[in-house]
Amino acid sequence: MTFLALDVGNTRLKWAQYEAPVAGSRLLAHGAVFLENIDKLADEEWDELPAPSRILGCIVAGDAVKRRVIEQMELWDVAPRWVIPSAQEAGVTNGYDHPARLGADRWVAMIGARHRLLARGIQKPCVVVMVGTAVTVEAIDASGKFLGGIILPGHGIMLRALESGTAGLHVPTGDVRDFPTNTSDALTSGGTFAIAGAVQRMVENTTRHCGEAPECIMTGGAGWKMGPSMSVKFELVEGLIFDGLLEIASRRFPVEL
Ligand SMILES: Nc1ncnc2c1ncn2[C@@H]1O[C@H](COP(=O)(O)OP(=O)(O)O)[C@@H](O)[C@H]1O
Ligand SMILES: CC(C)(COP(=O)(O)O)[C@@H](O)C(=O)NCCC(=O)O
Ligand SMILES: [K+]
Repeated sequence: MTFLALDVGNTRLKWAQYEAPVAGSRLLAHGAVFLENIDKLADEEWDELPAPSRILGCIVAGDAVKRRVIEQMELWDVAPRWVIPSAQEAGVTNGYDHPARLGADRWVAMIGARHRLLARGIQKPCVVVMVGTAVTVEAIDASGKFLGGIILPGHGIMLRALESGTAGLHVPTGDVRDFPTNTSDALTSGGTFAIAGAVQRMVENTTRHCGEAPECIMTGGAGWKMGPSMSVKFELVEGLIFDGLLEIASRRFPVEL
């Protein structure tokens, strides 16, 4: 009863195959491809994969990408299911004005983060940071209610926006410096501090609202880039979305062992 979990973002498709759709299940294989390479999955990475008996994914890329992903899965005789954020799932309550309009990746990451803490006996507020194409920073209170979150551009979008909106900012990537003294370092540090500062602000908002400092969990393809520049204590969890998908799958797919 293997389980394939998918996370399709605006830059890359990430996948992971588990022994079963059960939280804590053994990871059998995993991979990531840029969206332009999706069409090769069935012939390459997925070619040798044992056919999954269940597939659950979250997708925030557009319909054209979704169709291309579904096409690659025709290799197996199983209909993929996709997470649609609802008012409540797996112990997390959705505070969004229109719950289904919340990005599915944000919802799944929050469910993953909540259960990660609960598994350690921690029932505290939590700030969930995802550093992908865009950056999202969510606040969850100690009861598991999603209070709200922010969306800001990721590193790449920030740089491209500055490049295209100005004449003098076409420079190579620089380093993060406290006091940048050249254009490359100024841009790289600016983007990094924008993200670090946004997280710090959300931690402050959450502390004030909840009367208790939150745990902070960070994930996403570019999460590692932020590590050295963060001003709040955080934990980097690479597979947070997959943890969330496993939690949801455990509740949706009764296991026939
Ligand atoms: N192998 C890589 N090569 C280049 N950039 C990468 C790589 N892995 C992650 N990144 C960075 O992470 C971002 C994509 O992260 P990811 O979590 O896959 O985003 P999304 O979920 O939006 O598709 C890119 O914008 C890039 O900055
Ligand atoms: C904010 C996002 C663009 C993040 O996408 P990503 O960086 O993971 O590719 C995505 O979660 C999304 O399209 N959300 C829908 C709008 C919302 O969450 O309010
Ligand atoms: K993502």
